[in-house]
Amino acid sequence: MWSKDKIVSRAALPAVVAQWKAEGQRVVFTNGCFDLLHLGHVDYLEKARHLGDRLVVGLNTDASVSCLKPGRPLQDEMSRARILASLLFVDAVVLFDEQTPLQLIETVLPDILVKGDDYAISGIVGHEVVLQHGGQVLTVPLVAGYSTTRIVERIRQLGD
Ligand SMILES: Nc1ncnc2c1ncn2[C@@H]1O[C@H](COP(=O)(O)OP(=O)(O)OP(=O)(O)O)[C@@H](O)[C@H]1O
Ligand SMILES: O=P(O)(O)O[C@@H]1O[C@H]([C@H](O)CO)[C@@H](O)[C@H](O)[C@@H]1O
Repeated sequence: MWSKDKIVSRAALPAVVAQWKAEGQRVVFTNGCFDLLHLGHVDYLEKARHLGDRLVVGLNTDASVSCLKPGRPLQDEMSRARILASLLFVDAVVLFDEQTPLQLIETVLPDILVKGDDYAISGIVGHEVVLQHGGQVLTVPLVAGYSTTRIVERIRQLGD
């Protein structure tokens, strides 16, 4: 499969997820901005994938990111999507334009919803609906010292 084929539209995603579930595969969902992919992201996504059988990544569009993180993203949504899709342990990437992935999570109803442990379970968008449908909500420990913000700060220092 070509990486670009892993980038799935909102309309096509339900059938893809339904097929995986029909095959008895546990679907893991996570989401994020993933601007300037770094070691923390890779470690986290790989661990998230191994909590189940298929990993779906909800990716904030450029418009969504710019609302959440002024001045961002540094990389456009298609770049961010393609880079995520190129990872062996990512099975699908789907863009969402809202400020939160709640509607997307209600569509996917993953078996497992995951975020980094910079989030408390109660602060993870979608945790209620996933738990109500018998799914799990889990966090993955952060890799200390890695963040996109930190990368940006270090680049800024180069200019000083
Ligand atoms: N160092 C890290 N180790 C593990 N997971 C991480 C790390 N940094 C971010 N994540 C996780 O990656 C997902 C996407 O986070 P995000 O795109 O905000 O990355 P970020 O580096 O924190 O960006 P920013 O610095 O702009 O907030 C989130 O679920 C977050 O918990
Ligand atoms: O990359 P981030 O900032 O970790 O991703 C955000 O996550 C939010 C999270 O799901 C809240 O529980 C989400 O609401 C937001 O849209 C970003 O994806």
